[in-house]
Amino acid sequence: MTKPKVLISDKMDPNAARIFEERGCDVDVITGETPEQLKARIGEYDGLAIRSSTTVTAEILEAATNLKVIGRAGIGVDNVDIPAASGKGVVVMNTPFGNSITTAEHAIALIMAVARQIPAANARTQAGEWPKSDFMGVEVTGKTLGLIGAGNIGSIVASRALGLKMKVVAFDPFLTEDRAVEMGVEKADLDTLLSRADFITLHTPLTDETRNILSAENLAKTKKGVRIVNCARGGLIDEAALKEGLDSGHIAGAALDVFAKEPAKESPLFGTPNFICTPHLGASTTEAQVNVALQVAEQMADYLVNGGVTNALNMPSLSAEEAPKLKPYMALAEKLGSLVSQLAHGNLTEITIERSGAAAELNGKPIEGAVLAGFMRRYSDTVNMVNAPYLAKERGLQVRSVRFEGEGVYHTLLRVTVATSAGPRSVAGTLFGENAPRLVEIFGIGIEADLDGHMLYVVNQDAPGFIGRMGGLLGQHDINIGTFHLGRREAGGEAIVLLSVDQPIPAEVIDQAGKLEGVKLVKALSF
Ligand SMILES: NC(=O)c1ccc[n+]([C@@H]2O[C@H](COP(=O)([O-])OP(=O)(O)OC[C@H]3O[C@@H](n4cnc5c(N)ncnc54)[C@H](O)[C@@H]3O)[C@@H](O)[C@H]2O)c1
Ligand SMILES: O=C(O)CC[C@@H](O)C(=O)O
Repeated sequence: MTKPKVLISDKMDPNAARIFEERGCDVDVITGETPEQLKARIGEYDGLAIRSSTTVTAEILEAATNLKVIGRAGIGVDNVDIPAASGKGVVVMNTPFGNSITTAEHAIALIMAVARQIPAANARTQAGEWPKSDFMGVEVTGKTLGLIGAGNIGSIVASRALGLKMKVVAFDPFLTEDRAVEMGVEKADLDTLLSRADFITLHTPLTDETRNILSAENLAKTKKGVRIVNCARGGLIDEAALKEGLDSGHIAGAALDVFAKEPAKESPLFGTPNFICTPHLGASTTEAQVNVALQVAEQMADYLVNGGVTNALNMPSLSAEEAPKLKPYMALAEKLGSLVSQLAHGNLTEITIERSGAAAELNGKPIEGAVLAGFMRRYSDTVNMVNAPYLAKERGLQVRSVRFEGEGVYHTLLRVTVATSAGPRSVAGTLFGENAPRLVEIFGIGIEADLDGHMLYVVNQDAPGFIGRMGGLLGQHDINIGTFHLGRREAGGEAIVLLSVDQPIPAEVIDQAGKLEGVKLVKALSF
């Protein structure tokens, strides 16, 4: 049997290559190539092991004719086009915990560095200036740390900050009161955090909701003299607004490990007094790099040699017998979880997964994992069907699984309900034929649709002329409608529309759609 061939395309601890070889793979380590070089080479390989320097685009995946698995030695997978990888049947794995402590420690180091201006003081002292009177710092003891994102890294930062005698106020939509008490932090909404924090540290993935979470508007809500640290992802802070805040003196200091555009070889922030930066070093310790290298090589080799799946972001872990039966249910479950999470608002702390008819006979665990993965994917890069139930439990999300043996209108049905402050919200779906996932209900209104790609959800008053107005608006913007589905409670009452389009809908078109006559709500969805 020919050995699987793996390419390590980013600098990685040598333990990775050793493990690949020991587990029966051939391995090449070729780093620093251009995308064109990688594209020319990738066709030879079954596995690609990366850190953050390699970007795996749809174009590279197109050329990856033998590729079976991409392994990210680290957490963030924003440098991998996961939908394109899934489309090509390539499993994408990461190592969700191997560098969490290291990154949390870097955030703490930057908090201390920015409190005492250590880099500037060091540079000027070594230049022979002895500038003692220019560097008056602040203590962190007794100060309030605003934690945006209280997942793996955020919770470690919180524990270290508490050890430094800081008070910690946390904002995270998945943080429950119980988990906050367990962590020793105070749960807050974003505005409260912004108005109270002396230091703010970010620990969320970069998503549509977190992009520019520290926008000019939100930075203006911070306390004068705030100090800001970002060791998560560039793009969470508006860098131009940060620069203005530092220049005006409203922001007393900032430290970035990550930039919107990397490598950041130039930035208006460079040279700004009280600005510190590091070149995406959050995960760069010997310990973390050994952890993630060993883990990624073990996981990838296990998949390539034995077919075992661990920490995959786009594939469930399943036994060989169950897999074919469960596959269409998993797809339906993930889409329903994603839909309800995109549509329901507020602090979502309880989710119920019902299986009726044929679905009640199946193993509920993978279906539950798939619903939870779809539900939480919007909030975390690291969630997958394997770790979603664990993460849900850790974060205090109440998960109920219910089975009804009898058949209703449909021979098989999954229903996902979340508790919100406005009451329960549920969506349901079935399989058409043996394996075509199909939505059949949103919030009590019957509607049949495929949940796929880019979609628009509209709530409107059922009245003549609406379809023409909506079609006209999208047509004016050259947006092609693929499918159009309607549902309503009763004639002339509240109606919903789900339509699929061929490309993402720009924000201004969503705004204009929201102003059309009869429209109550418009939301862009993606699957
Ligand atoms: N600088 C580095 O080298 C480095 C190293 C490791 C990880 N990271 C990055 O750090 C980030 C956090 O990693 P993690 O392992 O803690 O991830 P995680 O998934 O465990 O935690 C992320 C948390 O962010 C929360 N969140 C999501 N959307 C939010 C929102 N709109 N507002 C507030 N909170 C929100 C989630 O609920 C979750 O609790 C990731 O972006 C990761 O890529 C950077
Ligand atoms: O590999 C690195 O150095 C950075 C990793 C980090 O950004 C991550 O998301 O794990």
